[in-house]
Amino acid sequence: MSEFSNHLTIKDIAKLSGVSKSTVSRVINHDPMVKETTRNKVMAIIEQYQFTPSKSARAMRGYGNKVIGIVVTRLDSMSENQAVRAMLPILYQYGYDPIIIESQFSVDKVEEHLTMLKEKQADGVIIFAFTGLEPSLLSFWKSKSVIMARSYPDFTCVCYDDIGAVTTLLEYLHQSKHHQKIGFIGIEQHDQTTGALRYQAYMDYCQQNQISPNAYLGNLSYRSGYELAQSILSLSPTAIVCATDAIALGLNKYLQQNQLEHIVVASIGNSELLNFLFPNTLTVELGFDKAGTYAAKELLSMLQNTTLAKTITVPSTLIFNE
Ligand SMILES: O=P(O)(O)OC[C@H]1O[C@H](O[C@H]2O[C@H](CO)[C@@H](O)[C@H](O)[C@H]2O)[C@H](O)[C@@H](O)[C@@H]1O
Repeated sequence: MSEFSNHLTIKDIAKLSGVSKSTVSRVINHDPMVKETTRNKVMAIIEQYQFTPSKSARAMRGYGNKVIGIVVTRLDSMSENQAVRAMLPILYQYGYDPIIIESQFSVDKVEEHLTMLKEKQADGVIIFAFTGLEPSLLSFWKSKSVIMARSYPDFTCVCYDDIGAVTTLLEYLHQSKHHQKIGFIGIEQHDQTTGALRYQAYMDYCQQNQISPNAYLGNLSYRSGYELAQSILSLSPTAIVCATDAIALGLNKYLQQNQLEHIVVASIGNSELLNFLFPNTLTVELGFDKAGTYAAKELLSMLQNTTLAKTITVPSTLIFNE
C-alpha cells in the first residue's frame, strides 16, 4: 500500500484499528491474553497496510527481538531438517525469530556461533550436539538451551532410542522373519551415538542370539553405504541393517545395480527419500519431528518458568510400509 504504509508506526496502526498502542504491540508479540476479536481487527489493519514493525522499533519500545538460535551440524541432514521443520512453527507461534546456523561438527564453529548469539542477546538456543562438544562450552546457556541427540548432565536434552531402534530391527528380522545371516553397516565408533551405540547394540544382539557378526563401519554419507556394500556381501547376508537412511540409500543403490534386490535392507530413520526410492526397505522411525516438537516446547517453557533439566528419549517405532 503505497509509500505511506512503509512509514506507518504502531501508533498509526493503533489509531486505524481503534485500540491502544500497547494492544497493537501485544498482538504483534503473540500475547495469548488478547481477545480474538481484537486480534483479528488489528491483524486485518496490519495486513491491509502490509505493516512490518521494524526490529529497532520493537527493541526501542522494549519488546525486544525475540530470537532463538538453532545450531545444526549439517544443513543437508535429513534428520536434522525434519526436527527443525517441526520446531519452526512453534517458535513462530510464540513470536520468536529463529537464526539457523551450521557447525559442520566443529567445536570452534559452535563456539563462534554461541558468541555471536550471546552478543545478539538471543533468548535461547537449540544445539544439535556431537561427540567432542564439551558441556563446559555450553554452560552460559544451561538454563536457556535444549541439546539435541546427546545427553549432558544438568542440561535439557532430547535424545534418540539408538539401542532400541537397532534391537527392534534385529528382533523382527531374526525372530519374525527367521534371518540368520544379518549384516550391519554403521558409522565409526568415534561418533558415540549413531556410531558406537548402534554398532554395540548390533554386536550385543549377535552375541546373545548366536549370530556371527558381519559389520562394517564408515561415515554418514550415501557413498559410505555404497562403498561398504561389496565387503559386507562377502559373507552372503540375507538381511543388512543400516545405521542410517543415508547408508541404506547407498547400499540399496549398490544392490539394485548388481541385481541383488532379494537381500532385505533395514534402516533407521524412515525418511521420505528412502521410502520413495526404495519402498521395500524395512525401517524404524526415530521420531525426528517429535524430537523437534519436544525441543521447541521445552525451550519455550524454560524461557517462561524455571524448569528442571531433563532428558527426553523419543521412542522408536517399527514401520511397515506395505
Ligand atoms: O543422514 P541424516 O539424516 O543426517 O541422519 C543421520 C543421523 O544424524 C543424526 O546424528 C548425527 O548428528 C547428530 C547431531 O544431530 C550427532 O550427535 C550424531 O553424532 C551424528 O551421527 C541423528 O541424531 C541420527 O539419529 C541420524 O541417524
